[in-house]
Amino acid sequence: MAIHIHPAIDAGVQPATPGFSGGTLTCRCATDPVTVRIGAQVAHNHACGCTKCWKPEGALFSQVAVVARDKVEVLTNGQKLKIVDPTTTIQRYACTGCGVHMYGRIENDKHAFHGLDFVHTELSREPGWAPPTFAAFVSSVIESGVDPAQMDAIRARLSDLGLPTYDCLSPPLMDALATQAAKLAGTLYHPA
Ligand SMILES: N[C@@H](CCC(=O)N[C@@H](CS)C(=O)NCC(=O)O)C(=O)O
Ligand SMILES: [Zn+2]
Ligand SMILES: [Zn+2]
Repeated sequence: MAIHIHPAIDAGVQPATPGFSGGTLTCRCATDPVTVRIGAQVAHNHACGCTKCWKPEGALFSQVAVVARDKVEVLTNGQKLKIVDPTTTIQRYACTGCGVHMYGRIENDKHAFHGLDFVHTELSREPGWAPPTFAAFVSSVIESGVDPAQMDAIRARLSDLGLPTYDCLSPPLMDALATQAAKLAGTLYHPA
């Protein structure tokens, strides 16, 4: 069985272009598309297997990265955007015409990732974006209906593509979440 991780990943990923400074995301509407300007290179690009992140048709994974929220600007047809689920930590703004998620935003200013928006760089035609470097929430694809017996093959394919697999986030991102939790709890390590 062919494993389709994601159309922008299946043939192998391209390195980032040094000095790349952003591009424009466009939704899939044939007329009056939503466009969003991203005014910087992205970070922590990855494949996400969770059920919440937007995936193109036929893809097992989403491809999602972060960028500072002040670098995200809706250019056209913002009236078509609607938050998919206002109760989730990441509020995902989807186009009501085509369903594509244009950006996700965290409004909780206590969250470790507050100030970062989540974006799908494949919605831009510009080459040069930082490529995905890991796969997150891999086990979660089972929640989208994937046969659990396929997981070894899916993890092997991700590894072949050079993407280490995690069932939550990557170690640096998990460390950032735990550091913020420790700060809020008053238990963050500090030298005596
Ligand atoms: N197993 C769950 C995991 C969902 C989840 O926790 N997704 C991560 C990665 S995007 C997250 O940070 N979610 C926060 C949110 O969706 O607001 C699912 O697949 O629905
Ligand atoms: Zn659209
Ligand atoms: Zn996700």
